Amino acid sequence: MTEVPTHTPSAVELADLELLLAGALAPLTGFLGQSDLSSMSRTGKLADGTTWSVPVTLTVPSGLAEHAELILTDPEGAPLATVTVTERWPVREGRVGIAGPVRRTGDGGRPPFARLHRPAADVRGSLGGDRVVGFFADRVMHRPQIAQVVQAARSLAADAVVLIPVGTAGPDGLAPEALIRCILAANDRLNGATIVAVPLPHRGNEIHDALLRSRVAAAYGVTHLLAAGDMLTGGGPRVIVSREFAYDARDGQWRWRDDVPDRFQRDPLTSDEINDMLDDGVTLPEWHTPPAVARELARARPSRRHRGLVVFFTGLSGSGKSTIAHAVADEIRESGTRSVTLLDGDVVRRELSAGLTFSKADRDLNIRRIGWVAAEVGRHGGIAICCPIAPYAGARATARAMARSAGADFLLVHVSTPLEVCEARDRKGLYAKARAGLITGMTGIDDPYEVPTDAELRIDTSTGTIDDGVKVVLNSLIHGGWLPA
Ligand SMILES: Nc1ncnc2c1ncn2[C@@H]1O[C@H](COP(=O)(O)OS(=O)(=O)O)[C@@H](OP(=O)(O)O)[C@H]1O
Ligand SMILES: Nc1ncnc2c1ncn2[C@@H]1O[C@H](COP(=O)(O)OP(=O)(O)O)[C@@H](O)[C@H]1O
Repeated sequence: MTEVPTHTPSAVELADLELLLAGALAPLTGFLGQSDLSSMSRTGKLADGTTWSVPVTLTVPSGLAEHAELILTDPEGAPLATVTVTERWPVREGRVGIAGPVRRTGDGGRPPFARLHRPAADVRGSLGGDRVVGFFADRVMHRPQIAQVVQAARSLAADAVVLIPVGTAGPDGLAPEALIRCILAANDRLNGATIVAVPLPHRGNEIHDALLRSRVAAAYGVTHLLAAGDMLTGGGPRVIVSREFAYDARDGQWRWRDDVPDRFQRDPLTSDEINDMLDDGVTLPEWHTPPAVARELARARPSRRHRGLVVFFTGLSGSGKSTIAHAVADEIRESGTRSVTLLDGDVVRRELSAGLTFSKADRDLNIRRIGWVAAEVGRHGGIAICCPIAPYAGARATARAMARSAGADFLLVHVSTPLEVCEARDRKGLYAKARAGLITGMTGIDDPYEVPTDAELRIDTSTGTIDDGVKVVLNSLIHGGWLPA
């Protein structure tokens, strides 16, 4: 018997696979083929006339394409499903698109809160009436959002389904499991609403994201989707726009703003207000947030004093990154207020990135590794201080995103000392060698340095002392609340 080859799809493909297996992309039962895709882009319909407008596709390395079946695995290599290949076509060098139905064949891919990743048919079957209000909770549900869902369900005499999109950190920057915990903490106030988690990572196309949400909601039985702002549906359920809610100080209830006299009204807190309170470790007030939700949220977003932090220095060789980073780390260690890990450029190149060159690909990989380790330090509430050159904006952005999705904060410090000064210092003699043509690919000489436009701090060590630079960083950590005064 020939062995069926295995393949690990990308994060979006894996999410689509889970949706397909859950029946949440009905009527699709597999990845789309070329004729469906070209029909869809021309007419918004699949080849058989079904309204559908989001590409649900799978690409694999060309070497795998000739097989009749492929086993798809999760990133750890555990089998999830088998795809029966009905169509294959080249998409780019070395990659082939494949289409075909999928069926579950393994037990891999069990995410946190697996019990909330439910088959669409089960959820539909558990809903009693013919009207179902749906709500995508990509943020924590405070009392105004809870009231919106409960009121919408009541006024339509409908069941309610709260769909929690997981796969990418939501706008509040909470990890999926933290968001789910916060929503579950509101469960007893949701009047028996059904809560499901659905893998909907951002696809890099807002229209596709919105259309897919609407189709998924419909598959889960939603007939009326409660809109959070503008919303596209593309053949999905009706969209209902909730009226604004306000807190009524007369009896402590949230109700339609129009029904509350001005002098008793209190507006919902804005995201910025909520984030400021969390940063400072202030308990969210009970009039706005159920205490159980406030507790979960405070665990997920502890005050800055206890939250992980990545301080990421970037700048030319010799600009002063290591000198300042070491001194900052020493000051924090001496104070004993936080635990610190220093990921020094040279040490990283020896311990973590041995063998990597200074090509763009290897520099990016080096920064990715540093970013990954730093994010893990941040996940556990520590401070990670990194000081590589990190010449490429894309890699720095990846490090920032990794820290954020680990629940940590991220500060980019651009050590902007001009090249002439770095070159005059030339501690390691590299600039002289590069000028003499003895080495190539030296950052600032014949290799790029993309100047950051998103740095939180900028330090030019040609115009200040080492102490000045260290103070700038420490003061900003104190003012920001990450260190005690
Ligand atoms: N071609 C070339 N370009 C730049 N730098 C070079 C090069 N070759 C060796 N070195 C030495 O390597 C240190 C930079 O390594 P990094 O890991 O920080 O670089 S990167 O972020 O991956 O681009 C850097 O150390 P620092 O001076 O501490 O920055 C250099 O000493
Ligand atoms: N104000 C300053 N801040 C930091 N370093 C300075 C300053 N003035 C002079 N220097 C010197 O510049 C050099 C910077 O080297 P280093 O910190 O290793 O840079 P990088 O890590 O960016 O390659 C050190 O020799 C340091 O003593």
